[in-house]
Amino acid sequence: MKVFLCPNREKLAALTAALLAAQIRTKPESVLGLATGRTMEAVYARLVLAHTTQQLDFSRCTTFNLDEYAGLAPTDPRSYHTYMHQHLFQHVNLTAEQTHLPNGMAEDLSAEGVRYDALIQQAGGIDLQLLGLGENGHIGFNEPLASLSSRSRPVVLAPETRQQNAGLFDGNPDSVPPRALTMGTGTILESRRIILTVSGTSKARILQAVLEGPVTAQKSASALHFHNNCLVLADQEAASCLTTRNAIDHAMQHDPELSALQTLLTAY
Ligand SMILES: O=P(O)(O)OC[C@H]1O[C@](O)(CO)[C@@H](O)[C@@H]1O
Repeated sequence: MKVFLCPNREKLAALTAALLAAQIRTKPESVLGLATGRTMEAVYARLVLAHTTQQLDFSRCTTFNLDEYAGLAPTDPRSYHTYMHQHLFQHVNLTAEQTHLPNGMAEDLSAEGVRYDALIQQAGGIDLQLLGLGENGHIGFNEPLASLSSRSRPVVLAPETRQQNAGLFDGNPDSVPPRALTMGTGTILESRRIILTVSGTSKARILQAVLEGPVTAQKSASALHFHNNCLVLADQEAASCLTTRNAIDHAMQHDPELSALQTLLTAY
């Protein structure tokens, strides 16, 4: 795992988007794993800008999102289908056939999880998976105590996740669906490359626990330590509880991959 710190949330979004754009330019037929949440809104805004002003071409990409609420139709304004449509899909040259989210309305949610994993495999696996971090340390909706080798499947959302994501549901956690479909932690770890983007003071303590604490099923993000090509991008607020700042700063100066990010960042 490598960690790169950005001066603020704008640069964090710009760098995350620049790395996604570079992936698409290097491999136009990339299979992208996409995430939702507030952190990603600025990332998608940058990608849309790159599409409209720099001809970033999505026409050969395939996308797979991490998760969807159970019982919400794709047209429901609170669904992640709608989120992705509003923030990215409708603004770039991606057709409906190229984009995938789990079907929260599937009659058999377990079978839908199996189908989703099979679709990812058929597409050749995920080249680059983008991740956000839940305040309880989850990635996707892999809540505390879920197996770190789990496959895509239906899950029960933790109370703190329903609280964190209540914004889309009139601020009422009880209105957030109690269940969801998520890509499994094991499925996520099969991605060839992973970027975890973390922003804000509300994530500072959990980021410290994930990066500096043990690998534990209590925090599925900690399983990222087992991935050999995972980059963590954080802004200063999210990094504010890290006790390993010296080591991170040193690596940012001397690791060629991280120094290249520094150079890329100066363009924004
Ligand atoms: O960026 P935010 O709003 O903090 O949300 C991050 C959340 O989004 C998700 O990606 C939604 O699946 C979760 O992993 C995480 O809870």
